[in-house]
Amino acid sequence: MIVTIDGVAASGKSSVSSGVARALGVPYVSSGLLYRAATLLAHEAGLSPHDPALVPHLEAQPLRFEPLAGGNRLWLGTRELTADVQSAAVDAGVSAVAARPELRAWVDRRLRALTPPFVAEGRDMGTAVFPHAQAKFYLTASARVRAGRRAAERPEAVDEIEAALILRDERDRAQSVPAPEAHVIDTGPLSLQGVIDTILAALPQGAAPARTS
Ligand SMILES: Nc1ncnc2c1ncn2[C@@H]1O[C@H](COP(=O)(O)OP(=O)(O)OP(=O)(O)O)[C@@H](O)[C@H]1O
Ligand SMILES: Nc1ccn([C@H]2C[C@H](O)[C@@H](COP(=O)(O)O)O2)c(=O)n1
Repeated sequence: MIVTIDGVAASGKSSVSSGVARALGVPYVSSGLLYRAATLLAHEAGLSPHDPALVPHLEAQPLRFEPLAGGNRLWLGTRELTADVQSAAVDAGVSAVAARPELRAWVDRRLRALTPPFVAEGRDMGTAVFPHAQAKFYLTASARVRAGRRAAERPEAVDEIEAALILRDERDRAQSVPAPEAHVIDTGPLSLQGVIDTILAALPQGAAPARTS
């Protein structure tokens, strides 16, 4: 079974996917983390997103991706990259990397090599990468709501975060389209657990965990 959870930046994809994956007892897979890793490694190697040497460079790196239900982790050999790829600098550069078809193909190859069951989150999991997924969801919320949530975990001011989110939404628009059959959820009025419960309740029979009450 594959469940896809796509959505706009900071709409809650990772937190919600982790909660759904834990309830189902399966891993979740953050595709954004791979685009972030590519961005950080390109920057550290002094390669632009357009450089034809970038994909061969990435292929040569000892990059290891741990898609755990509790949270995805990323390693370069023994160096953990998980926190490094969540910086404002990576946020600012990642859309240019994600716009490159050869980089998208590099990420998609790594994702399709994973063995189901899992919950996959990102922008195009339900459309391009796993079009045959059994259940598809798409998360939204206003930029202000998303910025407010992010401000609780980052040092930047809420206005600055909101402006950066609006810019990233615009740059990611091409690949951030809900699948026609996706359940679209406005997370604005919902708690994190409320979103998780909405998704669990909408899963096809057999995929959802047994209800106790
Ligand atoms: N429904 C919700 N109610 C309140 N807070 C939420 C909700 N959903 C997510 N959050 C909080 O919003 C923040 C952003 O969530 P998260 O990192 O899961 O989003 P994301 O879509 O994966 O982000 P990104 O696109 O940057 O990877 C986190 O602090 C998370 O706890
Ligand atoms: N399937 C995906 C996942 C991510 N991206 C791009 C767009 C985002 O700006 C960036 C980081 O993702 P996030 O951590 O915010 O989920 O990666 C994409 O194009 N396709």
